[in-house]
Amino acid sequence: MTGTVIKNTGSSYLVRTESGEDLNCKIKGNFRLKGIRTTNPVAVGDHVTVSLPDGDTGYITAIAPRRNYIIRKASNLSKQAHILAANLDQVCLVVTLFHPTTSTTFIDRFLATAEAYRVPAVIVINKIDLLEDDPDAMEYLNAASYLYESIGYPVVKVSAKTGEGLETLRENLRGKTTLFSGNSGVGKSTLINDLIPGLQLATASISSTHDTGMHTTTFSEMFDLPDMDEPSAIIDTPGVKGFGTLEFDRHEVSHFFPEIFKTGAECRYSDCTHTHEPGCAVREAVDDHRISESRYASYLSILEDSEEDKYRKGY
Ligand SMILES: Nc1nc2c(ncn2[C@@H]2O[C@H](COP(=O)(O)OP(=O)(O)OP(=O)(O)O)[C@@H](O)[C@H]2O)c(=O)[nH]1
Ligand SMILES: [Zn+2]
Repeated sequence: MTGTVIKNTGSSYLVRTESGEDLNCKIKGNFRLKGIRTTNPVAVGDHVTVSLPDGDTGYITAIAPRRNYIIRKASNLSKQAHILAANLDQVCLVVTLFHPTTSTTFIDRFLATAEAYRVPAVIVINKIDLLEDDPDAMEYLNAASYLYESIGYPVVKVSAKTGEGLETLRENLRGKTTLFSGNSGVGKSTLINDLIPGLQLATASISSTHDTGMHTTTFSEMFDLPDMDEPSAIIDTPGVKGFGTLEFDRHEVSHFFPEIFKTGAECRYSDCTHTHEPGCAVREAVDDHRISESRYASYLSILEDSEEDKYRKGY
């Protein structure tokens, strides 16, 4: 039989079969990705074939080719990677403008990484209830949404606390499998609990009143969204802030900033890095406010990292 991996606990996998049954499974065979050493050969979102020889534990015997997958380095020092999820329709970055402030550099790095993986990204701005009485904050909120929407990223403004915007968010999730990501404290767990009543993921407000040493798992898990007219699911990645840093090739960085890439076609030199070259259409667009200064700053910071990588590697 076939099914979808909905949870990965390290030693075993939970597979939801086509008949809707959840089966605990182990792996049979070698499914390592070629060229990358991964800690988990099978990932949440994988479509798998399962055999059930003794009626209790299932064995994953085959994985269908992945449409896409997102990996994260297991640690900075190790060469091992962890597959966070496979077969995604989109990724959703939950951010807050205040309490805490998600930096534009973080947002732009996340978006660039999503571009590199060719997975569409949606930005969810949470905690808008905190901004309502503050005109300056509202202005900043509107400017931020306008900026990212004009580049082509959908922006959904929500309050997990009051429920404002949740219907619009559900619309954006309909019929899709969406990976949720976000810095600690932005309200990702609260939001997921709102979307899936009864789930009760641990949130900061719960864990602080209970056992503070509570262990939060770092494994991804897929949940079906209830009351949707098409199958829709989200993948929670606890403890995962971004996707980790991809090692961008410096010539490729601009490919992952859609507006910079587009404008870069008009630069005098085809290999323009948009840093110092004469006749650079990108720098001109930044000066004219057609490209945002914060986006350009994020581009430069990723470019700088890729130069450092180059230096470290010694070529
Ligand atoms: N005012 C307000 N507070 C919120 C909102 N959403 C979440 N919070 C609060 O923000 C805090 C963090 O929420 P969590 O859901 O635990 O945040 P998280 O992103 O899951 O953080 P981690 O569990 O650390 O990954 C909690 O105290 C929530 O009650 C919101 O829309 N408005
Ligand atoms: Zn240029």
